[in-house]
Amino acid sequence: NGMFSLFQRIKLKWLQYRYRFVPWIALNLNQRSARTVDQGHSDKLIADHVVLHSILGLFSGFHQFYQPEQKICLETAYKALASRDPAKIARQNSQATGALLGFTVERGPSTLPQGGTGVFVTSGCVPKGSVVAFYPGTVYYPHEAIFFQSIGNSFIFRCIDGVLIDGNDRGLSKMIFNSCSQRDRQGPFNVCDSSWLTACLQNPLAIGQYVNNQSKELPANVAYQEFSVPMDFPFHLRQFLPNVFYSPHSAEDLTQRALRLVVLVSVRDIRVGEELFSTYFTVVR
Ligand SMILES: C[S@@+](CC[C@H](N)C(=O)[O-])C[C@H]1O[C@@H](n2cnc3c(N)ncnc32)[C@H](O)[C@@H]1O
Repeated sequence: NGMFSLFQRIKLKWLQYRYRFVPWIALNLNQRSARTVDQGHSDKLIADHVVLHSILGLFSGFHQFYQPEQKICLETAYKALASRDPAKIARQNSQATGALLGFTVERGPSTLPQGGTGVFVTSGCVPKGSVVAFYPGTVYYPHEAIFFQSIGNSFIFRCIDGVLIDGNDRGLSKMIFNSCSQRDRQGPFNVCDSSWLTACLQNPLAIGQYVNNQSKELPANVAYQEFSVPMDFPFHLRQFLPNVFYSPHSAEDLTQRALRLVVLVSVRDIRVGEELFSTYFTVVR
């Protein structure tokens, strides 16, 4: 019947849909110049091992301010968790980022009219091919229900294989991230970072969801790169990963499902004061 074929047509359109953000955002933006990527070519600007090396270096830098909690007794770990000062951690980790990477990024009013909040290089210089930011959020498989979270939500990022990441730091999306993060916590040890939902960021690079789309005058200086967290990623550094699975995992999943990360990588050197722009419309050929 008519209803069924309409549904089939919508489904087909959705399966063919190749842009980075979900369609209702595409409708909002006037300039939709796309970046094209060849199929099979996984859209990588830098090699996976370079991303991993960069993340490990950064997170180890954050971690030097803590005790290696997994080696201390549970009681001490719970006490440490209860007495954490989020504002102090945010300050220290921001300094650590500057010292380790040679630059810092922060949010601020976009240089674009009606651009809302954007992301800027606030100190140092970003060399081409660096991990500049993370796209935080809840990770949904293509078959999982995201309808209510997606209403009026301009922060849903679409991976090449249809996995969605909800990077909205408000409302229902925020509640869902927090509850998934609590669900996955291993006693006193967090296995992801939910501080991007607050004013005190533990991982100061977890603001990639605020990067605006490029325009003719201001072409993209960063691009999204998808990354799978290896199974042997150090447990004590997982507390800085700003992503969590929406669905709970079974025991065997823990060893089979690699957490999806999306990082933003600089496509050229970026100087202090510049705003970051990406391409919302990456098309996979
Ligand atoms: C992922 S959010 C980016 C953060 C957003 N600027 C904010 O303040 O919440 C996507 C939304 O940002 C706005 N945006 C992004 N790029 C833009 C551009 N080039 N011009 C105007 N608005 C833009 C649009 O409203 C879009 O729906």
